[in-house]
Amino acid sequence: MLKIVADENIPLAKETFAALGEVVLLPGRNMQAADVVDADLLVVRSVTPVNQALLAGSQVKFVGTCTIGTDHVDLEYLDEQGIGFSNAPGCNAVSVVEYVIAALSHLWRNQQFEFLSKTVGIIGLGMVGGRLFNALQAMSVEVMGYDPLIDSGCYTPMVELEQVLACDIVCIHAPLTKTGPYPSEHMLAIEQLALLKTGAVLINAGRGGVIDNRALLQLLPQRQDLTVILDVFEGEPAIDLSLLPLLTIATPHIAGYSFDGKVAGTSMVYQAVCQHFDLGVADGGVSLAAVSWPEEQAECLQKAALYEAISLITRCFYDIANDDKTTRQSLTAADKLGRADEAFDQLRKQYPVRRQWQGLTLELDALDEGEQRILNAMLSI
Ligand SMILES: NC(=O)c1ccc[n+]([C@@H]2O[C@H](COP(=O)([O-])OP(=O)(O)OC[C@H]3O[C@@H](n4cnc5c(N)ncnc54)[C@H](O)[C@@H]3O)[C@@H](O)[C@H]2O)c1
Ligand SMILES: O=C(O)[C@H](O)[C@H](O)COP(=O)(O)O
Repeated sequence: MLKIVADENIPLAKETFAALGEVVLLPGRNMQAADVVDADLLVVRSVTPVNQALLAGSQVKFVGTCTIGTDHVDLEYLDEQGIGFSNAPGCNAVSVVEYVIAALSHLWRNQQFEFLSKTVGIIGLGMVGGRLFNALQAMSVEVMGYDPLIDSGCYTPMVELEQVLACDIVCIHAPLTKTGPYPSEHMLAIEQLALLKTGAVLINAGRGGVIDNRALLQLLPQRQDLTVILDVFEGEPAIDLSLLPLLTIATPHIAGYSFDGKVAGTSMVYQAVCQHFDLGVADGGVSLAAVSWPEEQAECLQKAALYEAISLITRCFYDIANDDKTTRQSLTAADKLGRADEAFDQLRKQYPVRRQWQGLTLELDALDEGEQRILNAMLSI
């Protein structure tokens, strides 16, 4: 039997890992060396720095993070110590792509921004960025990507960073890296931000530190033509709140927070653990019921033209305006008490169940063949 210490915010952690031993759930943000000293297995999310300070002297043999990102884990240290590791590659990639589409659809509804006829530049073409690239291309949007670390034949066209920054919409999906041939930290500093074209939309749902947030704060008052949407911030949870009024949409690092994406993360790490300890019980998968379109809204959707249909679907499954409103209200109120960082974490901890629309099938009477194809592409992200 293993002793498993897991972040209390991992959905179904107890139910899933109980098959392997004793599960102790703890708040991830404050996990200390004493909490993990006699654990065999540590299961975290992105808010726990996993490094020598946490693990030295412990008997931890495997670390799993139920996230895509790994910038909170000292992988070199784990390797040196012979501690096994797994993240959950792609677990919430669909959710992040849906976040981007929901954000663009929100801009159509509020600013008549016809995103389907714009150019989109994607920075980082991995599980998230690559999926977004394919989805948008299938929706007939002109897309280009920048990713110096993958084969230039993977996506067409792949261009230089400057060309991506000259697009109407720029989406960041690179991990946060500080070393290597192309470190991404502050990849968008003041010089790069200055390259954004007039009226551009900038979306960061990767990691906060890929954009120099101070540079953004410096630039935005002079560039009111820009629409900036941030899901991720430097210094989370203690983010610079003076950015909020300058942003069109602000959300507390929840782009990947579909219930489907979170549960997939738990399940992927469970399976990696079973493989690592050679337990042969990789049956920890949870399958969620398929989503369907609510009957009471069917008539309205059938009559909708393309942008309206996209807007109805995105708002039904994920109304990004609600997250933006709650984030601003909660952080502003908590700031008056000097507790905005706690509020940031609470917003994430108490995040409501959000289901992905991926897999929904809808044939709409009001759409012609081309429009129906675009809708199908959006539904099958
Ligand atoms: N906001 C959220 O809720 C959320 C959810 C999931 C993932 N993320 C973040 O998004 C990142 C990307 O996720 P993913 O699943 O696509 O990861 P991935 O590892 O599959 O892909 C990352 C891609 O970025 C590329 N890349 C690395 N450095 C780069 C650079 N300097 N310039 C351009 N491209 C670069 C890599 O070559 C790779 O193709 C994660 O690392 C994570 O930090 C955020
Ligand atoms: O890297 C990821 O998978 C995402 O950023 C993920 O949604 C982070 O969520 P957290 O671990 O902070 O709860």
